[in-house]
Amino acid sequence: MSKPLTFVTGNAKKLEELVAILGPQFPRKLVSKKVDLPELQGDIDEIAIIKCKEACKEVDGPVIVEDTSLCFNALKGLPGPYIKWFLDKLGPEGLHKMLDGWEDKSAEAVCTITYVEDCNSEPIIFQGRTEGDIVYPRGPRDFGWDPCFQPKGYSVTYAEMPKDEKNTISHRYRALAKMQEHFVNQHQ
Ligand SMILES: O=c1nc[nH]c2c1ncn2[C@H]1C[C@H](O)[C@@H](COP(=O)(O)OP(=O)(O)OP(=O)(O)O)O1
Ligand SMILES: [Mg+2]
Repeated sequence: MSKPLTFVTGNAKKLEELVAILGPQFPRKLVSKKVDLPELQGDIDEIAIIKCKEACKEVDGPVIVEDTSLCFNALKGLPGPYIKWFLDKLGPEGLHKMLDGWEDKSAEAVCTITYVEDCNSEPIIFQGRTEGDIVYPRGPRDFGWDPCFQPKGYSVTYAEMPKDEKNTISHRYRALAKMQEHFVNQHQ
């Protein structure tokens, strides 16, 4: 029997989506631990790997962590991994306003899941991306920048979609699909 996999996150909404997306068929026992891990500066993968190593030290066992970026194409990928601080200070309205001077409103939501079985191994990355546009906020305010992200091909924002619809097209869904494939193959 392998040890349970601990999802280390300070964000209850992420945990809720992960549980809904993976469903009961996931081959590993999952537990969660609420820790707000330090996040250093760097590119998306560097930040994710360091976060995962920190989580592994915290739990002393197999862990997954998740880091979410929102990359504005007009701004060459910024705020990217720093979106949390931009969102905290500016809110969804402010994120939309950041692109006032730009015609290109397109953006990419990127979910980076990093997994390590023990602290001496190299973490494995599973990444999912969803393209969209940054729009004036619409819909409920219960999860981050959902109100100002309208996925490509849709006329509603993430926030306006039913949860189970977001969970079939989202950056998080796409990353988790790759992770699921990895674990299912391992258990065959
Ligand atoms: O699907 C999403 N829809 C809307 N907003 C989202 C989503 N996923 C993350 N977010 C927000 C949370 C945080 O403001 C920032 C990512 O920062 P990020 O460091 O990955 O998340 P966090 O600090 O809340 O949790 P954690 O303890 O797992 O690092 O974007
Ligand atoms: Mg964080």
